[in-house]
This record gives sequence, structure tokens and C-alpha cells, in this order.
Amino acid sequence: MTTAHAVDAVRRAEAAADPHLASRPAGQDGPLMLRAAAGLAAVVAGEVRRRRGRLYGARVVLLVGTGSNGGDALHAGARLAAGGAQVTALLAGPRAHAGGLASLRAAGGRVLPGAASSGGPDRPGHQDDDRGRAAGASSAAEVALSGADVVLDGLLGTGGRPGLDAAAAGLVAAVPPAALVVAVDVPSGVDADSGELPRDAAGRPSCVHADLTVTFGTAKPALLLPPAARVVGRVVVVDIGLDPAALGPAAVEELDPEQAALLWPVPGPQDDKYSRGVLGVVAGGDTYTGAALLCTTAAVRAGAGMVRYVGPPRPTELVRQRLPEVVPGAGRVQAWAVGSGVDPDDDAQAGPLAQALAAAVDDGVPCLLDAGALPALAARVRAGGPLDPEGTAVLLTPHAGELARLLAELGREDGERVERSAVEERPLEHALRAARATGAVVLLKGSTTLLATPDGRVRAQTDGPGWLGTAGAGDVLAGIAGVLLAAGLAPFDAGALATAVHGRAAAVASAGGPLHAEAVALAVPGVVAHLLTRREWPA
Ligand SMILES: NC(=O)C1=CN([C@@H]2O[C@H](COP(=O)(O)OP(=O)(O)OC[C@H]3O[C@@H](n4cnc5c(N)ncnc54)[C@H](OP(=O)(O)O)[C@@H]3O)[C@@H](O)[C@H]2O)[C@@H](O)CC1
Ligand SMILES: Nc1ncnc2c1ncn2[C@@H]1O[C@H](COP(=O)(O)OP(=O)(O)O)[C@@H](O)[C@H]1O
Ligand SMILES: [K+]
Repeated sequence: MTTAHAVDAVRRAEAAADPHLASRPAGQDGPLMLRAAAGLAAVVAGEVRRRRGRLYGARVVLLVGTGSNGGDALHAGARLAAGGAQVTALLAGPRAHAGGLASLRAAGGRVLPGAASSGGPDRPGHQDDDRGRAAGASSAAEVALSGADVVLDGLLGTGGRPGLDAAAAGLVAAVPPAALVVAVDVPSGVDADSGELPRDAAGRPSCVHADLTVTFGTAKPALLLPPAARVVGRVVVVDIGLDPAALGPAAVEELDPEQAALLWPVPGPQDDKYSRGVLGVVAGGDTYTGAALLCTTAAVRAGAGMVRYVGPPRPTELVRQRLPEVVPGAGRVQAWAVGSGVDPDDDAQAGPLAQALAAAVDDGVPCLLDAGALPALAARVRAGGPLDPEGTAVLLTPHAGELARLLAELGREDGERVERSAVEERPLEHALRAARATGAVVLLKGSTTLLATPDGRVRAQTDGPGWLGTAGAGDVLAGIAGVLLAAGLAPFDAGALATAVHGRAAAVASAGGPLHAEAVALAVPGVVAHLLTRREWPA
């Protein structure tokens, strides 16, 4: 499990690991920063050697802010300079970390003012009121950046307010596209706890886009969460000796293959189709027949003990033709997956959908509610309050637009409007709110899929390629997650595991090119087999 901890928890663990942290005089840096910098330098050196054969002569540019994040970059730069790299530090503010500066200079690195407007260390002019306005980099900075092989982003770390000021934005704008961008601890500008990306006046994300983020002690939530997860690149965690007990529980988790393999239900000799779990599917209808096929195909391919399909004659006939394993009509099930491709105004599907919801609420039968089933849930919650999370096992699988509509429906009496764009900008806030308001686990789909429970647990999975954003992919996810619910997994586990396998199946189906939703469903058995036999995802 990859885990991320909130900034407050990290600060407490740092203070516990180094009792002298607060009292050490400027220039005398403690073991935590020195370990962080050593780990950072080792990762960067390894990456440079992999790319260009050797560290010697590599041009490394450090973007340095006023805090300890800049200190990490400067100390790491000193180590890289000692290894033969040509290191130039560009200072974004009126001051920089004293110990880091001394160490870089001693190792032969150069220190230059970064911004044209503020003038750097000798001409203090940095100010807060220029945040968001573009100021150019100094011409020396532009020259240094134009030839950079690697850029270390040490502008802002966990002490940064979201967004880049004009000086920082000017430097970031001058980073050449070919340079490897390594973020120190977090890409500067992102909100480290929420993963939100502030925007500049033109509406563009005001943050660094990294190829690689080297983070210290534990990942920070933004490294796993949407929307920031798309600007962090590969994440490497450097151990700096923080005590896990002092860090406390994770704020965000991501399933790794080891965890996924442990969770995936494997039938034993005593099992039969019923003990493995029967999934009832209410999907599609006379209009969207494809959803019926995709959801049931995914359920069959994900290893259901049995799949029952409930729907009008046309999609039922199509499912019978294509999937002889699927049993038509309602019956006893261990879980329901309802709503994918169901038109909320489809009278034929309204009855089965309401029955599945009632079975979930009244009898605790696990239930996944997708797309067309979400309005019925909103109505139920408006009438009777949130579901009891202890007594029900309900998983909601909206995309951003559906989550916005669900929240608007829940707040209808208060005249609440929720825009899709607000959910996309602040997904964590909205997913947590929906989970609390409904009493269900919320799985918010996207390039990074977010899961939130009513009591505030959070997972995020970034497993699938962009090609997965294609019609019907959500129906496939519902089928996989439904099978896991029927096998007895809790909604939080079923949702995260299904998302991970769905994303990896998409990667296999894509092989770097376009895919169609059915191909994702067809790839599931191979991905699960690879996972169970090798404890890793297929390459
Ligand atoms: N503590 C430890 O044990 C360890 C810490 N470590 C490292 O320290 C990092 C945290 O360091 P930090 O607390 O100094 O914060 P950091 O983000 O570098 O700088 C913040 C400064 O910048 C300023 N500022 C803020 N927002 C701004 C903005 N938007 N635009 C412009 N300026 C802005 C603000 O100054 P102000 O403007 O308020 O005067 C503030 O003082 C952490 O991420 C990790 O890398 C590691 O070495 C491991 C051990
Ligand atoms: N850019 C992307 N990168 C990776 N996965 C994506 C991306 N966009 C969408 N997805 C995934 O594709 C699926 C789309 O589901 P959904 O929006 O319900 O589509 P549909 O209703 O057509 O089935 C979700 O699992 C989502 O997480
Ligand atoms: K940074």
C-alpha cells in the first residue's frame, strides 16, 4: 500500500524524529534535511546516468525558494556538483536557505538571481502582491535554464501556499520542454493536502509539472490525489527516518499489487458458484443495450460465481446470445450492480432498480449504484436521511458530472447548485461530502479515481491510460466491482481493487494505442492471473 500523510502529521513526525529541529541555528542543518538531500541527489544521479550515461558534465539547474524545500535542493545540488555535475542555483526570492547555499558554494556550484523583477539575493524586492502575474526570469536564469538537462524544483514544499508567485512562475515558464523536471517533496504550487491545483489569471494550473517527484518520509496527499496526481510524474519516497507510529494513520492510500493480490478473492476446493458470489446486474435497457453487454461481460470475465441479468427483452436477448453463462431474470444474489446505461426515466428498469436499492437498505445486500441509479438514491436519502454505513454496503460510482448532479439533488431544498467544474477542481472535498451525505462509499471516476468513505477514509488509484476515457468503460468497471462485492469484499476494497484491475486491463488492452471498452473486460482474466501468480501488474 502506498500511503500519504497530511502535512501536519508529517511536521509532528519530523519534530519527534529530531528534537532539536526548531532550535538549530541557521546554517547548521539537521539529519532529516541531510538525509532528504542525500536521497534526492541519489535518485537524480541515477536518473541522469540512466538517461545520458554519466553524471559528470550534466547541467543541473536548481529552482530555489525561500524555505527548507530550497534547502533540500541546494544540499542535493552540492552532492551532484561533487559528483561532477555543473550545478546552477536560481533564487526565486530575496533570501534562500543559508546552510544549503553554503554547501552548494563549497562544492563549486553557482548561485544566480532568478527573477528579472526581484533581482535575487542582493536586491531584495520579492513581494507577495505580485502573485500570479508573469515576471520574466532574469536573463542569466534564462541562459542557465535553456541548457539544463535536469531541473530540480525546490521552490515550495509543504510550507508553500498554493500557487506560484510571479518570480517563481517566470522561472517555471523558462524551463525547456526537454529537461527532466524533478519536484522536491511536492511539485511547487500544488496544495499538498487537498491535491487542488490553483490557477493563474489565464486559467492555467499555476504549478510545476514534474516528470518525477522525490518526496521525504512519506508521500504527501497531493501526490496521490486528483487533480494534482497528473502533475507529479513518477513518485519516489526517500526514507529519512520518520517513525511510522509518529506519522499515524494515512490520509490517502493507494493499493499496490501486493495488496491487490491479497484482496482478490481466490476460490478454494470447498467453493461453488453460490459461495463464490452471485451478482445481479440491472444495466442498459432498450436504448443503451451495450451497457447490459459490457457490464455482464466484465462480471463474467472478473470471475463471478454466477451472473443474473435483469432487463427488458431486447438487451436480455443480446446478453443471452453473447454470454451463455449469464442467467436471465431476477433471483437470489449476493450483490447487485445497478444503473449503468439505465435511463432514469426507463419505466421497465425502474422496478428492478428500486428493488435492488431496497434490498441494500432494508436487508444489507451489497449494492453498486451507477449512473441511472443515482437519482433513486438521492430521492431515498432526501426522504429518509443518509444510509447507515454500518448496516449497508453501498458503493456509488459517479463520474464528476454525475457527482455534481447527485450533490445538487441532495441539496435541492436549499436551492444548491453544484457545477461539474467544481467537482473537477475540488474532487476530494466533493467526494467526502457525498459520502457523508449518503452514508455510502463514493468512487469518483476520472484519470485518477478517488474513493471516500462516510467516516473520511480516502483512497486514490491512478492505474489506467488516458485511452480508458471511452464510452462504456464505466459499465465495465461496474461489472468488476460488482463481482468483488458479491464475493464479500467491503465497498471500499471492492471499489479500489476493481479500479486498479480495470486500469491495468485497460493498459493491456491499449498496449499504447486506442482501446474499446469490451477489450478492457476481455483483458481482465489475464491481469488477475498475472497479479495472483506474480504479485505484480503486467508490464
Ligand atoms: N522540517 C523538516 O524536518 C524537514 C523539511 N524538509 C523540507 O522542508 C520543506 C518545508 O519547508 P518550509 O516549511 O520551510 O516550507 P517551504 O515550502 O520550503 O517554503 C515556504 C516558504 O516560502 C514562502 N512561501 C510560501 N508560499 C509561497 C508562495 N505561494 N509563493 C512564494 N513564496 C511562498 C513562505 O515565506 P513567506 O512568504 O511567508 O515569507 C515560506 O516560509 C519540505 O517540503 C521539505 O522539502 C526536508 O528537508 C525534510 C525535513
Ligand atoms: N483520462 C483518463 N485516464 C484514465 N482513465 C480514465 C480517463 N478518463 C476516464 N477514465 C476512466 O474511464 C471510465 C469512464 O467511465 P464513465 O465516465 O462512467 O464512462 P461510461 O459512462 O461511458 O461508461 C472510468 O473508470 C474512469 O475512471
Ligand atoms: K517543490
